[in-house]
Amino acid sequence: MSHHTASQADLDVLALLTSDSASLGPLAPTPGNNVSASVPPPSGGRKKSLPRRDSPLDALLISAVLAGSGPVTRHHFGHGPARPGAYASCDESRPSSPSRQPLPSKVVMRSLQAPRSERLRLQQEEQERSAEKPGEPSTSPATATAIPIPTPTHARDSSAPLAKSPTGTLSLSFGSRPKRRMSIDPAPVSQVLQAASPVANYFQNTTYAQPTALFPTIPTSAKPQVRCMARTRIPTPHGELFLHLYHNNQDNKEHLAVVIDPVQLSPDAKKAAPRSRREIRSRTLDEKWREGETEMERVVRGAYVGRLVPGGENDQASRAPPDRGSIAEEGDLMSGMDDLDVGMDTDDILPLVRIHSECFTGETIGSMRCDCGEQLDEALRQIALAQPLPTHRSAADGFPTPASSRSPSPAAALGAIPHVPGRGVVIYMRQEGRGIGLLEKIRAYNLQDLGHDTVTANLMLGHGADERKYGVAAEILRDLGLAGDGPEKGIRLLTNNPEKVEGLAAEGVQVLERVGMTPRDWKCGDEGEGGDAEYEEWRTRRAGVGLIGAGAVRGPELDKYLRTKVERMGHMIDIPEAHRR
Ligand SMILES: Nc1nc2c(ncn2[C@@H]2O[C@H](COP(=O)(O)OP(=O)(O)OP(=O)(O)O)[C@@H](O)[C@H]2O)c(=O)[nH]1
Repeated sequence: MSHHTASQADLDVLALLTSDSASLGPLAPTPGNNVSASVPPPSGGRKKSLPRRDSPLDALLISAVLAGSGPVTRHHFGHGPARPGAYASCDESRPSSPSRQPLPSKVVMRSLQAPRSERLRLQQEEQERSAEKPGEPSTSPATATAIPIPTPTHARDSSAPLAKSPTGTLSLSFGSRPKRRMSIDPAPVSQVLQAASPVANYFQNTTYAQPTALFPTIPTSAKPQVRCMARTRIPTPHGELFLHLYHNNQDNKEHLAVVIDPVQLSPDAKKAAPRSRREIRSRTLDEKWREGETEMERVVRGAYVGRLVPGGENDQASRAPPDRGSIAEEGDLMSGMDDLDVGMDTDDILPLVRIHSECFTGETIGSMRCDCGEQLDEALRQIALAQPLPTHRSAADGFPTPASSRSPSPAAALGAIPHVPGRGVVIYMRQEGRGIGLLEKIRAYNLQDLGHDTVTANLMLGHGADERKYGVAAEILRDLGLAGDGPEKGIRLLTNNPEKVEGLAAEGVQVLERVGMTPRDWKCGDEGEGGDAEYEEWRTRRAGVGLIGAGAVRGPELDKYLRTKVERMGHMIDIPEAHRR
């Protein structure tokens, strides 16, 4: 049996571990300093007390040190076995931090793409396949492979069932990775929409350019054709309007028509309007799209009559409008208000039309390089304004005076000129930068910053001063019954641009009157109509604001929209008491 001789330090530690003394003074040596010597017995009868943790030497701490935990301190006790430099990485100021791994001398990049030869082979196969199916829209192999567009799983497989939650709502997930789940009403909306959109069949004799094809080959020589894909009611500061979205066979853009026609929405407006007034409706939207189409399909695309009532049966909505063709049928479009004694027995005003070209800078970010935002706002305002029934129309700008305007109306003859609800349309053409596109317009602005004017800048970039065409706009007007070649006589055109008048006339639209647009700032100037309260109001607005109506957006529909965001999408905003249900 080996015999170990304990040092004084060992004895001190032993005494520490077994002592119940609060203060640790030097221990009395035992005779012979022998480890087998009995440890001093606890002082009999004294109450045991734990050593103070703030004493100069802590028994627990020292025992831990001796147990091999290395550099353990009070604050790091229990962090596991200490490794050299375990905390060094916490100190970024230490360049010699041992945890820092030296960078590999050469960074190796690995491509996740297939080898080029493989990709070329796939492209070749793809081309051969599309050549075999001539009916399908062609996509450039370069674009098809270079810009992969992820497709939602439910779009790839429309029959894929939607996951149903225990609460009965449905959730859509995109891709294989489960993302944030959003619930929708448990109606087969995707099926309805799919059934309602067999877009490839719309344009006979031409290859229809699918909006999803990035750079399609478009037969621009074909006669322009349009189809209204959907329509919906939008409340705005200028009243409620109907937004129509159009597809066409000329370009890859979705052009819009903003229809202001209060008689479609309110019996009062209908009563105030002349009896001869026709609703402004899209023929291609209203016509039957396929055998056996359902009422729900028509409602979803907006081919209903009247006004949808949330949560309720709508008598008017369920009645599909008949095809256009005869005036008698046309009258049926108003049949939702048949029982009203409606309309004055007089001629109507001509619809006011603006052909407006897209301007992201002016309309969306309030650019003060142009007045496009203001013009859009002003156009909607003027169209929605109640109009005095015409007593006469001047032949301004050399346009013929319409027969209906030459003789005073009966009411005007009696001295009282009644006002009728305004009506008309803004055709919103996606012809940014007068047709050169936003990229080129941005470049043109830089040239303008060098001192060139807007026309020269266009020319310097190799464009025309104005590259817009009016064939599609004319077809949209025709579809809405406003080209003047049907029961409607023609339009008043809101523009200062003679090319627009000529462009539309060349497409067969009857422009019976031009209505000028004066920039508000010019009207508000010292020499302008300063006394006019309307212009005074605009003058006090902050310059450059391009928002329609240029004021606070409010109303019950906005409240509902915001509440839904909070209640169903988790938006972090408190609903004020007054705006709760
Ligand atoms: N290339 C170019 N386009 C611009 C510039 N400023 C505005 N635009 C574009 O011009 C178009 C505005 O046209 P419209 O609103 O139809 O008006 P207009 O042709 O001037 O004629 P009006 O009917 O009298 O207003 C929009 O597409 C704008 O994006 C510019 O400096 N350069």
